[in-house]
Amino acid sequence: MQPIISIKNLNKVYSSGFKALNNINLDINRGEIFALLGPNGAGKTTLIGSICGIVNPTDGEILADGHNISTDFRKAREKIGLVPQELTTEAFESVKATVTFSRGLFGKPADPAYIEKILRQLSLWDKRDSKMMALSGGMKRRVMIAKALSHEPQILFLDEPTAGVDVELRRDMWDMVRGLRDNGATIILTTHYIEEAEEMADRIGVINKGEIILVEEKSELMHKLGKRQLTLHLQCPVQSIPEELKHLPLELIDDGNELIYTFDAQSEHTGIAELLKQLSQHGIDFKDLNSTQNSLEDIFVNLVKEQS
Ligand SMILES: Nc1ncnc2c1ncn2[C@@H]1O[C@H](COP(=O)(O)OP(=O)(O)OP(=O)(O)O)[C@@H](O)[C@H]1O
Repeated sequence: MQPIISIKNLNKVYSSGFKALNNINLDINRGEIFALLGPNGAGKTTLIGSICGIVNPTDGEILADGHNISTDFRKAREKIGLVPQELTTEAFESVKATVTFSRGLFGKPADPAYIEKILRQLSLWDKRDSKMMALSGGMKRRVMIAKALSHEPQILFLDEPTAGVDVELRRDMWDMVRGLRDNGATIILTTHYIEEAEEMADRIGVINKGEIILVEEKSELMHKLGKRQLTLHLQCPVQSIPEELKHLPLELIDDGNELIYTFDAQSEHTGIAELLKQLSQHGIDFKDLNSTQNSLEDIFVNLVKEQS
């Protein structure tokens, strides 16, 4: 199937001479949730801005549902809803009026039934007559999403949708975004919360210093790069790792009370049996052990570290 967004050889050099995007090539599939992960200043907002026509790319090509963003801007932009990072709302307007107005900006004929549908979907219907200034931060965020959806776009960009949002609201937001995807939207979100990408995304792209350094199915990424760690809680603390064991991927933490062994989860030979034998030979006993899967966070930090 043709990608809903196709980006080819995209570059952005700001007038200061700073190269914020370096030869980006990226396809977004129809109906997926794509998370764009990257540290501060990596180029996430510049990339989204380029796709949404807010930033003028220096060169390259962007197609939104087949429409070229430079030569066929109106058609391309119509396909896209953008929820920006900052909450900008009209304090004295009602929720319904604000969302209805946004639809009008795209030249779409009024459609009260559609506006009702999205307000209900975002649990805003009960608040439809409330003034924007009377809403909580979480509600305002929902209104921003409703505004972005008001002209019936197929593609929704969420730029850091849960920045500064508490855990409970974040979960709400995730459920809501999944609901939008289930209703047929393609969602692209930027985040530096790894947890968010891990929880939500079908695919993950990592951007660093203006370059896409990885695009992968989330499950594949976890599978490929996932390392496991075995933590041994020792009977007695150990001062240092014995010389004979220093070649192993071992780390002593918690004042020598815990020993961590990192191994490849995919490998047939984990080396655990040998490790336990060697520890016993060195008189290192443990009272308990547990193993954990490396998180996406570790993967991400390692990737970004490798590039710098
Ligand atoms: N108008 C501008 N002129 C010059 N440089 C800019 C401009 N806008 C952004 N930059 C630079 O481009 C780089 C990428 O910025 P961008 O906002 O796209 O990053 P980001 O990944 O969205 O960061 P954050 O996670 O902090 O929002 C940064 O180094 C930033 O300072």
